[in-house]
Amino acid sequence: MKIVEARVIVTCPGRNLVTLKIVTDEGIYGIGDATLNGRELAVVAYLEEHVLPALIGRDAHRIEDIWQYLYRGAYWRRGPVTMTAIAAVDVALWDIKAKAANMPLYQLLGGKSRERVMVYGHATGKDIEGCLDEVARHVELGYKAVRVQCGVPGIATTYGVAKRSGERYEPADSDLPAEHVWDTAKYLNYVPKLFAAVRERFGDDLHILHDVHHRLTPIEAGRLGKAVEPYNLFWLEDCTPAENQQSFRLIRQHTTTPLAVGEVFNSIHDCRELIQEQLIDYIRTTLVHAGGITHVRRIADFAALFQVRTGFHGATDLSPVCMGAALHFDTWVPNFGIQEHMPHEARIDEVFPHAYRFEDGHFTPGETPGHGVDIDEDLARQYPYKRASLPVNRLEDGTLWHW
Ligand SMILES: O=C(O)[C@@H](O)[C@@H](O)[C@H](O)[C@H](O)CO
Ligand SMILES: [Mg+2]
Repeated sequence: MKIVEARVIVTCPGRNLVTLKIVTDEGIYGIGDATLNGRELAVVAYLEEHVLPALIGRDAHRIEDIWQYLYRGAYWRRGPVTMTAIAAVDVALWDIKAKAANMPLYQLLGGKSRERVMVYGHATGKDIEGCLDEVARHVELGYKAVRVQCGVPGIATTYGVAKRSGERYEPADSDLPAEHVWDTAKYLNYVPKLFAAVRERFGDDLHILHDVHHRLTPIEAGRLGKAVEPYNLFWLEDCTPAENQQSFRLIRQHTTTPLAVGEVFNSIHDCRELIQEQLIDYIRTTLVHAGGITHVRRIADFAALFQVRTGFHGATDLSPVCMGAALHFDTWVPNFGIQEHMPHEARIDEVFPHAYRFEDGHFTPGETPGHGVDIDEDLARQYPYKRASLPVNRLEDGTLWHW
């Protein structure tokens, strides 16, 4: 089955999303998500100039060989742009293979390990009260697990908190990066009260998650982990930047709060020590930023040896194509933990018709052959690309900080 065409579709139905479509001589096509938030056109150029011309004429069934060709062959290994481009090709080829086999993708991976996939939703509020109302709304919708984020008194804007209640936050919300101001002391004094309030109102059964978004030092992360132990968090996410994997040793020495890391990783080498030394509990790689199914499967299998489970990234800046592929992966992967879910707005769901369904706090990927997500190209064309940037973070004295 030869690849006869490969093209990139950029659309902005509320936010920028990049899709790769690979077409074969048998008429079967597959799609992959190539969206790298805030750096979208870098991946488009990488694909169009360096990858797609080399795919034409290749056998679409040779997924592994094509992966190695793009990874080893490039000489310049790893990095988010390269690994997102490789992932887009990989996911599109798995989609093709599963369609050719007339099977939903999870069957090709090894079949179902579970009946349904637990997801966590996002509750955010300007303050603790506002956040509790949003948690209540999620509980009513059926969510069994909720990520809770709230604004902090004295800090004007906090990333990950929606501007108005009931809305989602948008990671890339301005043409050029917005500047936020951060104060660790205020955050550390306030945020444990949020979890105390959630437990008091919703009891012990609800799974509570929290994302620190890399803003603490390792010892501060240890302090936070210890302070929130009474509230039994499902996980504390990205409590410090993870380039220095060893730094998590320090955090581990201070707390039993489970730790999750990995949405900015793009290779198994980014998390090798974290996993091997059992410094984390959940690996959060993004399926479409870490080389696609072919590579993320290696990460998950490696993690299983050390009882580290998956908890994949699923923010709205990843398209429904990523969500669909991730849900098939989650249905198969033996060491599944949880899947992030931020609902896309209606326009995005219209551009990307999909088979996955939400019910009672869980998703099922559907039984459509392939990953079950398609793109309406005519509709996609109606929404041209619009530059959008992620914010930056500064301390009150102006020092540029992690965000
Ligand atoms: O856990 C998450 O979903 C967040 O950290 C994301 O909002 C992340 O910041 C964005 O996906 C970045 O593009
Ligand atoms: Mg995160």
